[in-house]
Amino acid sequence: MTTLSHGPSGSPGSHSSEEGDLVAGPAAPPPPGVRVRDLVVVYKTPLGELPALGGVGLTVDPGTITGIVGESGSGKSTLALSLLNAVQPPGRIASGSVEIDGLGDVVRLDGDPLRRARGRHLGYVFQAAQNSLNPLKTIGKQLLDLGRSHGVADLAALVRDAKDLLGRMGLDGARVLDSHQHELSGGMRQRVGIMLALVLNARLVILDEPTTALDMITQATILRIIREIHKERGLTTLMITHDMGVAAEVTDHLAVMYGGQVVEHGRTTEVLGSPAHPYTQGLIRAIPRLSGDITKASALPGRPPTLGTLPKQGCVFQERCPVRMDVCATVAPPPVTTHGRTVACHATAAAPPLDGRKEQP
Ligand SMILES: Nc1ncnc2c1ncn2[C@@H]1O[C@H](COP(=O)(O)OP(=O)(O)OP(=O)(O)O)[C@@H](O)[C@H]1O
Repeated sequence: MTTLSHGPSGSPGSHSSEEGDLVAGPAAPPPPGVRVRDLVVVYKTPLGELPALGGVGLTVDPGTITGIVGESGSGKSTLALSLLNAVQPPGRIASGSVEIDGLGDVVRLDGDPLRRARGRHLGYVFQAAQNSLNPLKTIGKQLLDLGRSHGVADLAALVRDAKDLLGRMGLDGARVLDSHQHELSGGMRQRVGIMLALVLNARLVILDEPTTALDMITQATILRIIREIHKERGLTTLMITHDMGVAAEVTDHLAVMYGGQVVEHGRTTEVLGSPAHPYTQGLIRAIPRLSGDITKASALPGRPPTLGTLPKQGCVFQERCPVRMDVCATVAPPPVTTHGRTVACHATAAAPPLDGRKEQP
């Protein structure tokens, strides 16, 4: 799990009650699009610097809610942190760019502009958000710290907006702001995390496993809230999850990661309905509740690669791929986009419908 300490260091800028309106008004800026290009992130290991992201490309359209799925270690959290230029040592962004509308290339931001960007433009709900709050301070005190650290002029309006948001999520805002984290359940703390990510009016919101470790009922509630707030506030939302069921329920676009690459990306209904990449097909076959017939569910054979076991050349998925060809051992398949679906696979590019796969839309 990759985490970044949460809290009052996230974002900046002034704050007004107009900005805090739950429904994006006519004056609200449009949701931002995101373009990740050739992004390489490395971590220092005893074997030297090894790539956790090996040249990722991903275009997120404004206003979409995009899921990033893949097994543990595929690079989802590293990609999310890169969008905030928040990869921590022993990691670093080695090359590439992350263009976010209204911000430019965040890889080139640092210091105060970067601090201001976080929170004002970019909201982040951390993996295991319940552990990212300060146990010694009430939620209200942490909210005020957040506001002060970002120069919010009208702290009363900030508190009002926080209460509105918490109320919107079914909580008693005044009570929650008076509470310490140990007085709140996991689901309540998760909602506090979402409130803190939204209260400075970020328009790009990144949620890292927002429902992990929650019971099914609480999970369903949080997913509904995420969908509603995304729509009402006119956001661009990225949601990282290893759970394809969660992705199916919430997202409209899906990016599938494997071994530090995005191997498939498209509309969720299309990616899940007719997966083109053999890895996506394997992920879906492994999920009984999506495939419908429980007897047809079969685990993906083999294990995902670690930084040290990634193939040195060729396709990252070659070792587990049921349709591997000779070229896959030596040449990394370039991503090819057809009708809004991007797939990086030699076999798919060579002969999609004839080998038993479903045709791309
Ligand atoms: N601080 C670190 N030092 C060394 N390697 C790291 C570090 N953080 C992540 N990695 C490695 O980078 C790769 C990508 O990790 P990342 O956490 O981004 O994956 P993930 O898909 O988010 O996994 P998970 O779902 O388990 O959080 C993995 O091989 C991981 O072991």
